[in-house]
Amino acid sequence: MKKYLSPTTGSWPAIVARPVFDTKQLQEKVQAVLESVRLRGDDAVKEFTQTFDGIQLDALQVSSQEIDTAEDRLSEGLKAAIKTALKNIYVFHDAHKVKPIRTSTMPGVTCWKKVLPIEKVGLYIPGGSAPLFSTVLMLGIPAQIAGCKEIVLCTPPGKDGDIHPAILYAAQLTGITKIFRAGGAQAIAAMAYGTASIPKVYKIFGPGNQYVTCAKQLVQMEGVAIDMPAGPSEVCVLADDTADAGFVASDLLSQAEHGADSQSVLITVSEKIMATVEQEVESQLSILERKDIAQKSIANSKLVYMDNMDDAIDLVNEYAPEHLIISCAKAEAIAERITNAGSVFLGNYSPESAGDYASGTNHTLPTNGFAKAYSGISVESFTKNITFQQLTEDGLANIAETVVEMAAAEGLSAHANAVKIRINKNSN
Ligand SMILES: NC(=O)c1ccc[n+]([C@@H]2O[C@H](COP(=O)([O-])OP(=O)(O)OC[C@H]3O[C@@H](n4cnc5c(N)ncnc54)[C@H](O)[C@@H]3O)[C@@H](O)[C@H]2O)c1
Ligand SMILES: N[C@H](CO)Cc1c[nH]c[nH+]1
Ligand SMILES: [Zn+2]
Repeated sequence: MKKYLSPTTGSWPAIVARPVFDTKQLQEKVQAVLESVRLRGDDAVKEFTQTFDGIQLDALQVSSQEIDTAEDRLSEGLKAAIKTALKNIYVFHDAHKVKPIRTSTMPGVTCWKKVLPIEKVGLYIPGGSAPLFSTVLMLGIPAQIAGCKEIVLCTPPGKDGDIHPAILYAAQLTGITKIFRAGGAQAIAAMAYGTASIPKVYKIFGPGNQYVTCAKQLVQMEGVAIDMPAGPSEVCVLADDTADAGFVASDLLSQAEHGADSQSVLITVSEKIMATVEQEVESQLSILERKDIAQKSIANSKLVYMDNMDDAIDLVNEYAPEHLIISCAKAEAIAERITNAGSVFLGNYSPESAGDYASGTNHTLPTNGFAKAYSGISVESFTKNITFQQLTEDGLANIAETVVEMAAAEGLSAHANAVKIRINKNSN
């Protein structure tokens, strides 16, 4: 892990940088995939699946029989865990639904907003290096609460061409029936343009590797909406002397195991914690099942010592992590000062893994500094609003002078006339 000791603000850009591919090369590669799928549909999806996933597919769609029998291939323990997670995620997301409000802005002027589900949505479930069935819950539950009519799910097939049964089971629990064996940029292209098998959707959701994230950003320019750039996972731990070095190291490694391009950062005001976390990372890493992946990620991860908490918090906000764990005595007070983060975990007993799976919050979150401007997934992500208004005759009279004055100042007399014609008619 790269170490920084009391870095001045001049070196912060290097600290907040993520280990990303060259943007131009990535975009060229992804654009070529998008273009092929746009022109050749299913054939191109199958060809890229052969190239990138090493599997030759006959049918892209998963049959209803495969979905229905998936649960037979899961242990009772796993099914119970998925159901507990589902309940918690449902409760949290349902509680945060936006409620419609009717407002009278002036006498006789009433405005309101109607929240409507986005009719056709596409969910991307990562599966290149691990079958992230937890992501099915994170996307399927808010889509279901929002009331989306058509939900399409794409996920890469395993080496045997199968989709992990837990992905199918979680999809079944959330009412998803249109499931396709397609991953990477080719899956995003298929949902953006539509193919003979995979329906075109209005908005694409879900995390993924850099190819997936780039594809989402590129198709967005062609008219399909996306949730956010949710790329390689990252965690930042802010720690003081009260942190437990073993706990902190386990949190850093929990995200490092996602992929070589994940990043884990420790920002601490304690020299002791910095040294002991480094040792703990080494010893815990050596026994991980995904040691090879985590090791690569840890190589591009960072340990930062800051000599005061104010600067440490400023650096966290500049880094804008996907996940922030505050392992400090005054976690709540510090949390109040966090302005840029996807999701925040307070205290020594709030590991990020709890949020990844089951506490209730969503784990699909903005990465690569995008937490400065984007939020994680919520029910709202799956809805759109239409605003409405109704003015009474008196209401129009009350607002007329304001509108006419402003329209005239913009040089738009037809706008002013649309008000004046009504007022004048009534005064004649
Ligand atoms: N930000 C979030 O909310 C969040 C949540 C969960 C997971 N993640 C991240 O999602 C990612 C999942 O990545 P993954 O790779 O395991 O699965 P993935 O499903 O995102 O990507 C796998 C696909 O990438 C394509 N691909 C692989 N190598 C390629 C190449 N050289 N050229 C073109 N396409 C290629 C293949 O088609 C493959 O099917 C991880 O980085 C993880 O950290 C992020
Ligand atoms: N940490 C990931 C989000 O960056 C979510 C996840 C799924 N499974 C395990 N973790
Ligand atoms: Zn995770």
